[in-house]
Amino acid sequence: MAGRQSTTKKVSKQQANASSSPKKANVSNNTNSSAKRKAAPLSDSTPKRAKGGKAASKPTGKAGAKAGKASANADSSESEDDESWAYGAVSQSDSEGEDMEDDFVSAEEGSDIEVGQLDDDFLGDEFAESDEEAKGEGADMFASGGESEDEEEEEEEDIFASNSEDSDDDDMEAKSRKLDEAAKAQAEAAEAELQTNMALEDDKFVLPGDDHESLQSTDLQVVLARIQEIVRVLNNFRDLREGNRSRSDYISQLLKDLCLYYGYNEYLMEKLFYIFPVSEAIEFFEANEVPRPVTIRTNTLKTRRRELAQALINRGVNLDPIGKWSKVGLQVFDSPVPIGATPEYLAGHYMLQAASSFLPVMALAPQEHERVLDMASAPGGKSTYIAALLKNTGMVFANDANKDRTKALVANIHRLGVKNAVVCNYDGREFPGVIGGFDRVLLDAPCSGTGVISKDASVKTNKSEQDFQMLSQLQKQLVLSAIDSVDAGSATGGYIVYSTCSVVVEENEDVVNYALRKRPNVKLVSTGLDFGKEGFTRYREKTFHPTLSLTRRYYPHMHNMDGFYVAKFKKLSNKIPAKKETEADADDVEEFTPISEDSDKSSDKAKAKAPKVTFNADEDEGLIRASRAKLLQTQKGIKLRPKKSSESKP
Ligand SMILES: C[S@@+](CC[C@H](N)C(=O)[O-])C[C@H]1O[C@@H](n2cnc3c(N)ncnc32)[C@H](O)[C@@H]1O
Repeated sequence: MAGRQSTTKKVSKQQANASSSPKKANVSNNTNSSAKRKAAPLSDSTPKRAKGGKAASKPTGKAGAKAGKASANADSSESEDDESWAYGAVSQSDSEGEDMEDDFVSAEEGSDIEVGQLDDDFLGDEFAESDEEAKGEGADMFASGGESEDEEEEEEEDIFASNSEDSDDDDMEAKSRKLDEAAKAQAEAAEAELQTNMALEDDKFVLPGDDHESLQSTDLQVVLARIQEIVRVLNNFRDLREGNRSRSDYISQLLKDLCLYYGYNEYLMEKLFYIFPVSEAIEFFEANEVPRPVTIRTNTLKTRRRELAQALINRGVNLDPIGKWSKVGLQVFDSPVPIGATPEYLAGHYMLQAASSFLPVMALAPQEHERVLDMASAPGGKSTYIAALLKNTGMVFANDANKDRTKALVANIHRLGVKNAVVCNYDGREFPGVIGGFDRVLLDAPCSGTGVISKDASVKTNKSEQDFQMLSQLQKQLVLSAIDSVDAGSATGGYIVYSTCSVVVEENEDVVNYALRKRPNVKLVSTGLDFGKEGFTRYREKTFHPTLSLTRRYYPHMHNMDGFYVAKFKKLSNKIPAKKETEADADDVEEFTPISEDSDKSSDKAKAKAPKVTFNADEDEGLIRASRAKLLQTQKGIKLRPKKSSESKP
């Protein structure tokens, strides 16, 4: 079905996808460089064809500026999707309040703009889950809009029934091809020009010596040209190497040049470089130079995606579904109004949320009536998503160690109409001492933020070896607490999801592997996410448990979303099997809230340190009843008769 969309919308998307001269020339020596400039989907599993430039764009160059405009609109007020622990969150409501009047004026003006129609992408597919257990959960999860899938799809089909003209699309496709060709020609011409700067001898690149003046050169064109040549040599080392130069000679020069060109410190550059093959590493660094698409999550506690999309389109917002993998996400290409201050936003119909940040919650797959702990939750992007999937039943414990950040968390909880949340302010490592026995726990851990460099370039230079060591230690302590806070006997759950917005192995596979060793009462299971790269089972000198392949990595250059990592554990028993005396591990960290290796043999001291505080349904029922009675009496003057003991549950 062809979309009969407004020209305004299409042209804008075409622009968003078109590539023009990027801020820095494309360094990748990959022959795919022109393909790279084409629209990239928001995941690798849904290679959405560029339909009149409508596919989720990877905004580069001019497109980047456009997306940048949209993200500037979002960023000006956004606090909810601040992924890194280090970034202070500003309460949205504070900054937005001042802008509100203007925003309403522009929203009014927006009604003059030609109104687009929702297209068939909004129909979406069922989210494909890969393991049996996840299938059931996933199905429930996507029924969360409060209406059956069939009914919703039928209604959406009605909306799209009038879309029947193809010609616009064809026209746009031709224009799109022309733009791509022009961009390719431009890039080739630029590359040819650069070749003239190269020190080539019979097609052999001569690596500069230590005293070579270009080593000191800060001329980015020279540095860029050298990067390209070194990558070319490394990709065909046998034929192109110079004399007896070793691979490490080239790599060491390349790392220096990459630091200079992209502005990273040497320590981080090396850490990131070795995660990828050479050409891919450069694609990763390039992708960090362009903003990610602005994305929002429909709050299904208040509306449905179809209705939200129509309301925003009516204001002139240019958007599309995020991809087939999400039924609640929308990608915003362009907006005449600040997307963080529309009436729909203020009414809590959506959350500004990065696409990657949907993933851990989808993996967690909370079920109605469950008790869920979000251990590091501020400013609440994931907690409020969990609450929506629970349909405001059960309970979400939204905890964060940073009291200031809990203000934004509380604001978001109120705005989105979440009624089943308890906000708390503990060091996550104190759990389960605070309370345990949860059905599921999400640990979206504090991390270095190496996956969100496009949002915060300061990460390039402000992370030292010591920071990574401290973070890894904290993450290891937190993940053990998260595991210990789950009840393996939960009838519906018993799951823990660990996630970070970092791509560094020490904060991801290392932490998960550590948890598997320290807690043999858990195993890794499929995340249920149908795209993403497998986690490492080997990395440089390290070998991890083979099941680490069940974990998932997300990259900006590959999935057009922030760098992210997701692992899902299933807790098999509440008892931790005793560890052999001889096992002393090099990466052991002191457990913050030590609990006994075998809870039956626990010492009194350990018990005192980690008191078992879990849920007691009967006790809770009594308290809830008493609190309701009190509320009725104070608000409506109704006095309930006390429950007779025979009526209470045995
Ligand atoms: C990646 S952010 C969480 C983002 C959040 N999950 C969301 O979706 O909006 C990590 C959070 O961890 C919190 N944090 C840092 N150390 C912590 C600790 N020891 N215990 C609990 N929270 C901690 C930080 O304050 C920060 O808010």
